[in-house]
Amino acid sequence: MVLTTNNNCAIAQGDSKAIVIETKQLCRHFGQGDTLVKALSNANLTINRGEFTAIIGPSGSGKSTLLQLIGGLDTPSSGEVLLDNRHISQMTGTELSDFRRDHIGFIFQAYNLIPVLSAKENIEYIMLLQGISPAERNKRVKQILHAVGLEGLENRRPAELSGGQQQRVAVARAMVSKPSIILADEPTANLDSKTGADLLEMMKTLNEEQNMTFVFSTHDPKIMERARRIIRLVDGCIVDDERRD
Ligand SMILES: Nc1ncnc2c1ncn2[C@@H]1O[C@H](COP(=O)(O)OP(=O)(O)OP(=O)(O)O)[C@@H](O)[C@H]1O
Repeated sequence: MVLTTNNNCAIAQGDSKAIVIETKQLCRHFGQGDTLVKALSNANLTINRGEFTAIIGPSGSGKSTLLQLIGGLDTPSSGEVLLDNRHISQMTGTELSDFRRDHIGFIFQAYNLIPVLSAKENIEYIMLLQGISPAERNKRVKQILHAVGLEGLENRRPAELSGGQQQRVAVARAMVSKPSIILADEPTANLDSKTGADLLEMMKTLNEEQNMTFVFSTHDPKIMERARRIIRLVDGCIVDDERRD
């Protein structure tokens, strides 16, 4: 790990092999003049395939902003984001939404499931958009339901599931299309500590077995304990980057 400074912010560099996320001088400002908020300043970051990384920092330090920019859900004020070596800021709207669908799985603290669809249908939805055959969809849904411990509950709608079960559906939905990257914004924030710990272990197992890259924004000490890399933000700047290999 190399940590140097540039324009008062840190440069966090991973191993140069298999970089899946790269940000260059990434900035996001809101408002102007007296109301200017520098939510993220000159963030230079590389994340390699298979990392299990937590982004931490006080409330308002820019964690969600960074995740949203990496995921192409928000547009930088300046700087670049490369995912799998593609510049997402140069993509058109349709290109970006197709790219997001095929490369990124999102998990949010509010689950964001589609209420009228069953657990199985929520999990299948992205694969339907990707044109994956019914036989392949069924096979993958069966495997992922087993992996997240939801067998037997696949026909229930979100309102008929507990918070922890809904978050498991959200994790299954994020993972089933085999994206390169899973971005999880405070995924355990609405769960009791046992459910949150179980879900975390499940994600860690999936990360180890399938080498999927996870990036969390979190205040949860349990995620911080399990993370192999911790990136700390303060006032929109990366101030620390610790690896635990
Ligand atoms: N749409 C917006 N308009 C104006 N300011 C914003 C907007 N979104 C975020 N901010 C500001 O940018 C800064 C960073 O916000 P962000 O949500 O990224 O922080 P965070 O570290 O994720 O906080 P928390 O831990 O509370 O979720 C904060 O000062 C916030 O008020």
